[in-house]
Amino acid sequence: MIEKIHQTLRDSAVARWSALGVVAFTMLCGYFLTDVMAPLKPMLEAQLLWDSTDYGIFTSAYGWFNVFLLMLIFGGIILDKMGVRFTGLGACFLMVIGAGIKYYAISDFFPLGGQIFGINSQVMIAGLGYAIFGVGVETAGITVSKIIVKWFKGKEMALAMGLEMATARLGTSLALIITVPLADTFQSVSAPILLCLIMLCIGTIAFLVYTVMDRKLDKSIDESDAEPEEPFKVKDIWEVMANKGFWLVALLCVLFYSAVFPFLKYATDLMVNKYAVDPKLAGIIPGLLPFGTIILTPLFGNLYDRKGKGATIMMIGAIMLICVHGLFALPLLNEWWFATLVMITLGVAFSLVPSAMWPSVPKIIPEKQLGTAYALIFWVQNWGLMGVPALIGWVLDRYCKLGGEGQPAYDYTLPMIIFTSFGILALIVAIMLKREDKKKGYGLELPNIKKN
Ligand SMILES: C[C@H](NC(=O)[C@@H](N)CCCCN)C(=O)O
Repeated sequence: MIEKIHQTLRDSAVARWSALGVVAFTMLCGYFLTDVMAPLKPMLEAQLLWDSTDYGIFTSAYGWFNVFLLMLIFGGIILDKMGVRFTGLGACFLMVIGAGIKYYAISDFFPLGGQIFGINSQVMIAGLGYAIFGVGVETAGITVSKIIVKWFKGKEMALAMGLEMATARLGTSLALIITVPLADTFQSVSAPILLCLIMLCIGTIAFLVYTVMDRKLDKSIDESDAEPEEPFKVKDIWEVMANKGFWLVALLCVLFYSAVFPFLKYATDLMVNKYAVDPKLAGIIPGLLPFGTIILTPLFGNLYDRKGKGATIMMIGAIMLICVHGLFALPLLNEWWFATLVMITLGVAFSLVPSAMWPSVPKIIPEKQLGTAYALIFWVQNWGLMGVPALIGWVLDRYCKLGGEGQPAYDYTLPMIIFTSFGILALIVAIMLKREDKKKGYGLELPNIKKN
């Protein structure tokens, strides 16, 4: 008897990689705007008279609505209930609206001199735009994760997630590299934000193209023998939250990312204060980090797809994180080349953990609850992304000021011990996750590609 094999669009390699390319481009545009203001800090201070507190308020705005108004969690529920097309497009519109408000606030059209709640009104309006954008880009992130699972489950899922993260980090690198030259060329601090706004509009058009592909995929699934997916119910949220494996991933995520993204916000200052690097060149060393991850994340994703060992990869990443921050904390080899080597090692750790962590979630959580699960993980992570930079800033001011004439301004030992502690806790959670995997049989140590 000849068995009839019903294929869906996801079985076409061209179709699934094209779909990935389109949504990854949308994320690149999102990450570009996320980090575009970081290199502009000195210009904001010189031209718009912001101070560091203004910059801090603006930067923390990214998490305001996600964390306090639970917008990320609502985004996840909407994703599971309404699907990727509706949620993804909604997220793109939020990114465009947020970027538009932010551009208006920074542009010459904005009337200077006002105050809202005692804070510079320009900072508050730019922050409002960034907060709306933050909801959009984080919701887009969970939507794209679900899209990748939809197209790549049982295939090259970790490689696809790795390539998507690599493309998105290209947006971060772009922000770090071209922002200042662009602002200089146009003699305007708002010029790079206008470019981001234009790119986000193109990213939204790209996502519109994706919705056509997604419709075709759904049609091909309907025509195949594939079992229909059960609809999402609100009680699914409690099911996700009752899963110990889910909490271990969420904890690992917040601990690991708290030791990387917030560290990057202080890494340039660390280079100046501990390694005596020229302030004009100090950004180059941390700038190496996203570049390294662009190559390594897909490479490790491919390894996980073919050989498995997801839980082990996360443990190795956590061990490397401890070594890196430990080396930055120790009074040892205060030379730029040593700092560069250690930063490159951090790049390897920052490729290992995400390449295994995100593709492990669908092994723990059923597909119909994935949007909610990713949203809850991002929500837990956003607390760290918001709180840790503030904690480190406070520790620096309170305990680490050196302040003598001609001396470095801060001793970074204590902040680096804090970052090392996050690494130690991340390792403990990674070990617990490996144990839980053995007990529950999630398959974290197994390859993602199923052999036919
Ligand atoms: C996939 C993952 N994304 C996130 O963790 C986002 N919640 C935060 C993105 C922050 C962008 N500067 C990742 O990028 O590894």
